[in-house]
Amino acid sequence: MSDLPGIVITGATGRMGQMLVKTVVQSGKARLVGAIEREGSEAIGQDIGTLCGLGPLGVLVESDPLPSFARAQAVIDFTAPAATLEFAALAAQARAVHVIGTTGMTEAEIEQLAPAALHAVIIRAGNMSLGVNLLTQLTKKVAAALDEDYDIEVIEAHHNQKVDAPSGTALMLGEAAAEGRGVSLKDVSDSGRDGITGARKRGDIGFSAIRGGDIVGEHDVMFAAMGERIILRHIASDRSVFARGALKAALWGQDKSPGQYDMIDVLGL
Ligand SMILES: NC(=O)c1ccc[n+]([C@@H]2O[C@H](COP(=O)([O-])OP(=O)(O)OC[C@H]3O[C@@H](n4cnc5c(N)ncnc54)[C@H](O)[C@@H]3O)[C@@H](O)[C@H]2O)c1
Ligand SMILES: O=C(O)C1=N[C@H](C(=O)O)CCC1
Repeated sequence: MSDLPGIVITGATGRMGQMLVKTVVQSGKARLVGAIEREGSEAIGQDIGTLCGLGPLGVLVESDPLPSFARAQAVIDFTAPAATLEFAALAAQARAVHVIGTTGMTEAEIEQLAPAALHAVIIRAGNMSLGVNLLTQLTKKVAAALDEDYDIEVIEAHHNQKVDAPSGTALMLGEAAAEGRGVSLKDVSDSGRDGITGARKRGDIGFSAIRGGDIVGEHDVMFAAMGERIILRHIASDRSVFARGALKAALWGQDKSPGQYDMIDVLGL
């Protein structure tokens, strides 16, 4: 048997799940050892390779994560917050690296990951692409260089099936801007403007979300002042950028001590 790390993909038939299956199988750096879907999914019992257009891989979609987690070195999870919390406990029991791409988790849900991180490596990021993680560093730097004469606005656009807003990426960029400014995002965040909102509050960091069609993911960080604007932009045109980042994280985590990490750690940025 190959000694390449065994990887389980949860939410394997989703938009990201299918891209992750292809990325892992075609990488030559890991083995696909499981594909998990929610109970009741029509995919249960079918070969995930066939479902993804790769031809049969001998990996059948299962709803019970336990057997496949037990033979895995990593679990890559782009599903939904409640599912991710369940997978975190089970991945920790199996001492498998848990790569979490799921967004829309509340602060309270994120705190619930702590017990699992005592026993296993958790790598979580609202965006796993190299480009966005680099953009967070640039955002922090620009925000630190400018004062509050520059209004910071994060504008994001995604496909019409996305269920959470602001996007995980927008929140990462907002956190980076707040950190650069030396403030807490909680104190200055302004999202969901509608109606008579009053004038913009100096120092706020604003968020706007567009949802439409098949947009993969686009983010602008705007620094708007009197007479000039600086715009930092990232456009993802293919989900493979997220999947490649997630696979990199799963491999990077193999020799790390239990704890919580992000893509800045993985990419060494
Ligand atoms: N971090 C990143 O780089 C990044 C990139 C893209 C998407 N995402 C996030 O990943 C998540 C999924 O996005 P998507 O576009 O693939 O969504 P999707 O709806 O296409 O796929 C989610 C899949 O998870 C499955 N699922 C839900 N609950 C489950 C459970 N309890 N057990 C097993 N499977 C379950 C669903 O059936 C579905 O197939 C979202 O939170 C999204 O924001 C993150
Ligand atoms: O398609 C999605 O959903 C995406 N989610 C992440 C986010 O919330 O930022 C990353 C981009 C795509």
